Amino acid sequence: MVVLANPSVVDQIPLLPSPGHRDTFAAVPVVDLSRPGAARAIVDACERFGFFKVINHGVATATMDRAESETVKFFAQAQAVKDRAGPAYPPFGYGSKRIGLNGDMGWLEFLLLAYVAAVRGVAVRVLEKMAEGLGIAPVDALSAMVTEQGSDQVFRVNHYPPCPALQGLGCSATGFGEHTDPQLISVLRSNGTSGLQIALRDGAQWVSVPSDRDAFFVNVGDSLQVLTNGRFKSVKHRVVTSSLKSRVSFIYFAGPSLAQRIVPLPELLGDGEEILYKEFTWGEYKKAAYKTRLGDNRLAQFEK
Ligand SMILES: C=C1C[C@]23C[C@@]1(O)CC[C@H]2[C@@]12CC[C@H](O)[C@@](C)(C(=O)O1)[C@H]2[C@@H]3C(=O)O
Ligand SMILES: O=C(O)CCC(=O)C(=O)O
Ligand SMILES: [Fe+2]
Repeated sequence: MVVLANPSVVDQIPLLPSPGHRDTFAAVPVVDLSRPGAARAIVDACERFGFFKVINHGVATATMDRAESETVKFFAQAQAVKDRAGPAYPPFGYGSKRIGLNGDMGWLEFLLLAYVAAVRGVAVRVLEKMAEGLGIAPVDALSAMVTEQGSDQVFRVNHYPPCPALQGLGCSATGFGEHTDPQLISVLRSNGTSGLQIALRDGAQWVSVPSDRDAFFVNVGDSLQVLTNGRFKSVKHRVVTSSLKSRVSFIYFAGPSLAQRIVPLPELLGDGEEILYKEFTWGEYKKAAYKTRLGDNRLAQFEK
């Protein structure tokens, strides 16, 4: 049993086993966006893991470093000052420990913002390559869902402070509990602190993603799982905090417009292939998703 020196600090936050070296996911698929094989590599990674890392993405390190240092300055301010930028719901602003509106708690503070151009550019290029790899025309068949007016994009900045109360106890505070992202894809960049884990083998194994501050990590979201009729799987992931180092992450969630129909793309359906999901719009899915707890299977109610 874990006995905490200062239990009140983390008393509402679920605990997770501290990651060990053996949990490291050394085989994270790496996609070099500047190489001709990128389209095929993206499709392969989405089919196998719903997750990959992008290098040579064209975003200057200085741009991301600047965003990081501004963020660190923001989170270093007094709590009363930060609270003035809240609440996070609805729909954008500062939040602390409470994730969503349905009782989920994590050892983090965060900002939900509306839009950030450089990271969106990475999402657009990834979606273009994905369409190419899937053999869908035109090349912007997927990326247009993100660039069109009214597309529903969220930019999230998460700060996971260290949690020294748990040092040496073999367990860590949950930063962000296990979940899938509801959108098409999510594009993540973090500072040099690890903590992100993804589920392999349908959740039977959790592996830690080594941090890489020069790369972006891409998650397949629920909506892309539906557009591909289950060929790409939305990846279950979570964040485990460290007792010593703070983690800062930036995530761009590429969502379409509320009216966008989320149905399997006809070009991807084989002869006689059964459609696995009931038809819905992104607006309907988002509304339903925001009534769920983080770890719920949000797509279940839309399965045929
Ligand atoms: C518990 C929740 C937080 C979340 C809305 C939800 O009800 C279920 C989905 C969660 C999620 C996960 C991905 C993104 O971080 C997020 C902004 C999103 O679009 O869906 C969060 C939501 C949130 O933090 O508000
Ligand atoms: O902060 C992270 O590294 C991941 C957070 C996440 O999965 C989310 O905000 O949806
Ligand atoms: Fe997520």
